[in-house]
Amino acid sequence: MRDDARNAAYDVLRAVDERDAYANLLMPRLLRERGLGGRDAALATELAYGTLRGLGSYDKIIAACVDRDPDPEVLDALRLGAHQLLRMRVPPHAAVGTTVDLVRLRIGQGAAKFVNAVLRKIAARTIDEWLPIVAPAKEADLLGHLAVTHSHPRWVVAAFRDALGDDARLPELLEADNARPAVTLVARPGRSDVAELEESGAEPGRYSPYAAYLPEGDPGRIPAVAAYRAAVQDEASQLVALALARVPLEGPDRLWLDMCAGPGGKAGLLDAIAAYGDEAGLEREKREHEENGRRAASDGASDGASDGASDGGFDGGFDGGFDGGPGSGRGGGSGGFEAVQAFPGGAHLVAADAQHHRARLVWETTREAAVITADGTEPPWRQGVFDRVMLDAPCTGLGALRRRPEARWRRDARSVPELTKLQRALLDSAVAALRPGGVLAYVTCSPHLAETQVVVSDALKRHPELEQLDARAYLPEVGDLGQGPHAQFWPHRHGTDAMFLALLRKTSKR
Ligand SMILES: C[S@@+](CC[C@H](N)C(=O)[O-])C[C@H]1O[C@@H](n2cnc3c(N)ncnc32)[C@H](O)[C@@H]1O
Repeated sequence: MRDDARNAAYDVLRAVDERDAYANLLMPRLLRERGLGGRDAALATELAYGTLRGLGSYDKIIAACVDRDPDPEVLDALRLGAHQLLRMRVPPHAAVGTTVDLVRLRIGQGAAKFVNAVLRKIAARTIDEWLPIVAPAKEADLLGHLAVTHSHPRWVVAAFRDALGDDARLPELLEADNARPAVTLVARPGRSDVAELEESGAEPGRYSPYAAYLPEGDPGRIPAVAAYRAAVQDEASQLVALALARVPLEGPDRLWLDMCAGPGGKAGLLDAIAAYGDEAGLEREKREHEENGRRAASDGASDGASDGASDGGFDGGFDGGFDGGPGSGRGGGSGGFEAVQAFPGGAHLVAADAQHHRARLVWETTREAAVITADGTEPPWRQGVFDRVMLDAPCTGLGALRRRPEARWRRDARSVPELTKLQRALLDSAVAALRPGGVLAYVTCSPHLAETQVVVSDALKRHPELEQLDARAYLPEVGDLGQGPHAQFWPHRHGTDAMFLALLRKTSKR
């Protein structure tokens, strides 16, 4: 019997294994080529993505059921079967039967017999019964325990633990990392707005005045997205750009630089804010903040809207759903809006990327920006002329693992020293590009301390002319951003990628 969904899932697993394919690029292509839609497409996607996310747990369980290492093509089939048995509601006889049929067809009769025997052993226990058997005990080895039970590489769990500084919340973070993120859109100011995205079926975002969540459907079909007036962009990515624009500056404010702009998410928003300003967005935020405050006061509530800088305000999870219109769940901010100033518009953005094809993507998505291919460490621009600089540095991407199912297994701890060296060089160059009095955002989509706080504190030592601002003060609508002065977003707290932001001002001190 043809089983198109399982075949497509198996092909994706093999391609990821054999040629480092990206599952989220390959799967839509296979579905299109093979004419799979509706339930078949959903099943194939869940089978492939779920298996890839969970294989840190599944491989341990498979290892406990075999007496020799399976060949790679057999291992992928076992992983696929294990995912159906342990995490999907596929009845055991169907999970085993369909996987064995697939192996008979794709590999051979001998392998099918082997897979049948192993899957029957796996089926004898639930995931909750297996994990205590195959994972180290929590008390003896917390990192090893969490790595197996939540299917993350151990070094990633260690990096999250260091950055989070709260072992009790670590399982929650890892779980949030295992959930598929909602599709978030940005309505670029002056070009679109959330109301237009709502007409296309989106719901207003939680924090950013420009954000909307798309519950279903292809974002590419939304007219504003197709015309680059809106785009797909995580809410934390929007907020770090917004925070940079909100810092009050003395003197001129006409020239902005995005040093590592490709593929252009932040540049697209900065380009629009530079041209049109963010007054409308800030006004809306203030109004909602005040309304929330009034509502909370009349409800007699002391948490949530007025001072709820705690997890409680957000029900602890992204999957909890967004339960209302604009303003719901917002307003957990740490301060008021005193520090925040709307940018009035009238500035120009220069957007650079070292890779030509990525600079081209920036050019496509921006409208007014001057886009160049340039190495930020050997810049072609004049020094000391930019009023605001965004440095969204190349990094391990540990904060965005939930976006790509296989990403966590591809990252390598050994890349960290090389990346931090580049981050330091780019940061030095960003400081040189800034005029005295100008402000710089250092951003990573990684919470790894070596890439975040350490890079920033070392830069402060090398550059006595820098002063660090409290980034949280420029995001008053977001609560729970950490101890400061930087802001750290988290998937389990904010429903966003684990984005890091430090704001640095260049003073005239030497
Ligand atoms: C984290 S991504 C930037 C994401 C982008 N800001 C956005 O929001 O879409 C880092 C970018 O830095 C670029 N890059 C790496 N080394 C660079 C260098 N020396 N100079 C300029 N860009 C560099 C990479 O090509 C990559 O596009």
